[in-house]
Amino acid sequence: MNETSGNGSSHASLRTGGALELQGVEAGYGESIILRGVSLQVRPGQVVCLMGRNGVGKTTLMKTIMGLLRAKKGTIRYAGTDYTAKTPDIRAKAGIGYVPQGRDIFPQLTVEENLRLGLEAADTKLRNAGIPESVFAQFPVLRDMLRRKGGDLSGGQQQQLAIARALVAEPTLLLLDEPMEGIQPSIVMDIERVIESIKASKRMGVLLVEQSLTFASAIADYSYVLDKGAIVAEGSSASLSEEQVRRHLAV
Ligand SMILES: Nc1ncnc2c1ncn2[C@@H]1O[C@H](COP(=O)(O)OP(=O)(O)OP(=O)(O)O)[C@@H](O)[C@H]1O
Repeated sequence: MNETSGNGSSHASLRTGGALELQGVEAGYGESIILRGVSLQVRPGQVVCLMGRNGVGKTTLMKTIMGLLRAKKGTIRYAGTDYTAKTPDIRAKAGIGYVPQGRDIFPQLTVEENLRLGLEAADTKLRNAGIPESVFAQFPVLRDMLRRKGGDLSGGQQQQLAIARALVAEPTLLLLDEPMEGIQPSIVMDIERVIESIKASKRMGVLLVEQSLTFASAIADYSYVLDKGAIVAEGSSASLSEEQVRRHLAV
């Protein structure tokens, strides 16, 4: 048995998850306000897309949900609990996984060490069981590269590692910030497949920042369009018209 795969079985997480609910969230940097009263919901098992042009505040919103930025106003609730004033590690332990934009992996650490860091957010049972086999089933390339330094991987492989690192803790809600950005087409398809399998498993909700309207409308149960820090359009894929979205996405 592979020493990193623990008991080789898929862990049954004790966490059940729940809905993410933002109500009137205001946040920014220093004195500048970027998010202006954002309200949104991600229900368990849903894939929700967040769209909007560059600089409208998508990453700021992800950081605020994760607690890396403080909400100046409004509330952030997850599974019925108010996390507005809680630290990122408490939010991670509650089941919120975050894959930042730009594949924020540790280049000097090996793939295995990067994955083990992801386990820090996991409960004791998961941590003791080691890196779950399911992660290698989703990203076979990582198994072959366990001893390589993260920085030696291609951009697409680093993105897979970043997603895998979030998945090892078996989050119940996954925040994915533009996972397809700057990735070669073959890897884009791999990552799309992973998001599709997450959706099919119905085991976690996903909030996905995605610029491709085609992919967003194919995968998302619901989408929000952000413009200048405010939600300007929202709806199910069927109800949100392409024209409505393009108006806000056009540069
Ligand atoms: N650390 C920071 N300090 C100050 N201002 C920032 C900081 N990070 C982002 N901003 C500003 O906040 C605004 C929103 O940026 P944000 O990164 O959230 O946008 P975005 O929609 O994610 O864009 P992109 O698609 O380009 O990543 C921008 O005007 C940006 O310049």
